[in-house]
Amino acid sequence: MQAQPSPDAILQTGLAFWASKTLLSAIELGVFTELARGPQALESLRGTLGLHSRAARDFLDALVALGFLTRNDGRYANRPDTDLFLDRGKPSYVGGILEMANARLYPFWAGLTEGLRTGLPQNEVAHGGPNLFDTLYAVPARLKQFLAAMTGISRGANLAIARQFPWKDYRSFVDVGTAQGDLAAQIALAHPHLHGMGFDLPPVRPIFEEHVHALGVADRVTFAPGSFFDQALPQADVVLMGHILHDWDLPTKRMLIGKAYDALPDGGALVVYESIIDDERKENAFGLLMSLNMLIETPGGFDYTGADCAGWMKDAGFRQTRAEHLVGPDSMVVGIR
Ligand SMILES: C[S@@+](CC[C@H](N)C(=O)[O-])C[C@H]1O[C@@H](n2cnc3c(N)ncnc32)[C@H](O)[C@@H]1O
Repeated sequence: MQAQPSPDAILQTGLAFWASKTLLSAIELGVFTELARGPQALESLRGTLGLHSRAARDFLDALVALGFLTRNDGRYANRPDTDLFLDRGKPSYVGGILEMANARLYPFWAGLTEGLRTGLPQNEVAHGGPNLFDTLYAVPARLKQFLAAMTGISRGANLAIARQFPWKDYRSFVDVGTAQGDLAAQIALAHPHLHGMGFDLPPVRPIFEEHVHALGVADRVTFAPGSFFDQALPQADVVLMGHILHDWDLPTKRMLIGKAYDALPDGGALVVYESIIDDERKENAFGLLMSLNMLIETPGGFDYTGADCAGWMKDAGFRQTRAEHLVGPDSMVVGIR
């Protein structure tokens, strides 16, 4: 028998921004960082966070009901996952992407309907300003926030690539558009025989170097400054591109895959990863929504399927390709030259 139609899913998704913004504001206010110091009663927590008395109890109890805090004997505490991943004082903090979502994406997504009608970005560059990266990089705090956000969104996939890819067959790698260098650092941590480079725009250098130093791999992971529009990519056995191709239009995607091909020896590998859409374009909702996020953020960027990417790689001369799931919505497409 067919299930009766129900409005539940419609209403849940339609109002999902209530829960989303509640979590984002909690991160902005430092709720989880404060509670990482120990459980607190309502009045004390309200005072530390600077909340109005009208809203504090509902806000904190909503976080309990949403599963991000506990409350026992009137004292609020982090859950194990929020304590590990949302305390700014811990190296495992992944809130960077959510800080950026709160500060930028949340307001910009209000322009989605306009973007769908016009095909134009809805962020800082909405009306013909410089590209996303020039805009982000003009303000040092914004640059750092963005690069930390990348580590937040990429850490799970970075660990999976370090684990899953046959690194024993290779000696060197370059991570193109490396941001803080987390992928390069995780690969180097897991495979002491490898040397790697992080290639990115020059302003990224100090933030990259701080990160790889903190992770203890600065002796084997170095920074290569440059722009992939102006120069060839550094030569290496493996070229990695995480969340790079989706930023750009198709001719630029093909240009980047071509430059990766030129940087590799015969038998070398290009590893492209992001929230690759399933070939049927029916299942990976996150990948499809990410593509809409590229509409909001860029003039020509879009996400794509594994089959799309394999086709571009073949056109560039790669002789073999394969797609492999990593974690959650993320997959990698590997091309062998
Ligand atoms: C969306 S982030 C991806 C970061 C990281 N690979 C990850 O997956 O977490 C895109 C990266 O590309 C870099 N980038 C943008 N334009 C570039 C250019 N012309 N040359 C080199 N890197 C560039 C940015 O600085 C940024 O670090």
